[in-house]
Amino acid sequence: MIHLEQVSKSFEQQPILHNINMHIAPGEFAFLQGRSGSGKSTLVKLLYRELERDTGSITIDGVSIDKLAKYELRRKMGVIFQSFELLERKTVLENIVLAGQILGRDPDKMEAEAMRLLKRVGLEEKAHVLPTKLSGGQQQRVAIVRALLNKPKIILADEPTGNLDPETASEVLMLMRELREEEGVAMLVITHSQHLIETFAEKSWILKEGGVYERQ
Ligand SMILES: Nc1ncnc2c1ncn2[C@@H]1O[C@H](COP(=O)(O)OP(=O)(O)OP(=O)(O)O)[C@@H](O)[C@H]1O
Repeated sequence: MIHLEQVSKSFEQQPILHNINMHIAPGEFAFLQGRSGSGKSTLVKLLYRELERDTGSITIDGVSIDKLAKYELRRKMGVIFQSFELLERKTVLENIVLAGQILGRDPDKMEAEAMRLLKRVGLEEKAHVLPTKLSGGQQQRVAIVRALLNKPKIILADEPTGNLDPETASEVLMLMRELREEEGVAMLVITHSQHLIETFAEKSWILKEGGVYERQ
């Protein structure tokens, strides 16, 4: 489904990623590990074109991501961040629905879909609450729902459990694993946690000195 071939990226002549090859299959639960500064976030940003690569190709279902308008790409890829990135002055439901509004979807349908997903993650009763009133684990569940709203092919999760205690981190990943099956979505999770990789990964890579190595 997602193919990276010979992808490279430098910042100010400093190579960060060098000839990266990766493949993520539909519905796969894949992990990426690497030391701080190894280029994990950079790689994720290349996938959703927050940054442009220098060389190489990235395709989704055989189509180069360069051929897709940004809104089309955002429909295919949901993103989750360590810091949740929820708007503080919008309610939980508004935060979620906004993700679809930006892509021009029907507000009523989106609201129904958002409520279905909120119910699924156990937060139906928090729909009209501000995110600042929620715990970190709850906020991340809201961010997961927001990422799922547009029925993406893949969710890119950049340290989704970085701000959570180990138990909550495991719960969030368990939920993500269940949702990828129910919703038919692949996930690429960045984490520093060896424990989480050993527990959850179906496929994992380590990023080191600009290269990516698949763990067997
Ligand atoms: N926009 C940018 N301009 C210049 N250098 C950058 C830029 N973004 C990242 N870098 C550099 O690229 C390297 C990789 O950064 P990146 O954020 O991808 O690492 P990371 O593996 O995600 O790190 P962490 O685990 O700390 O989040 C770092 O040395 C960083 O300083």
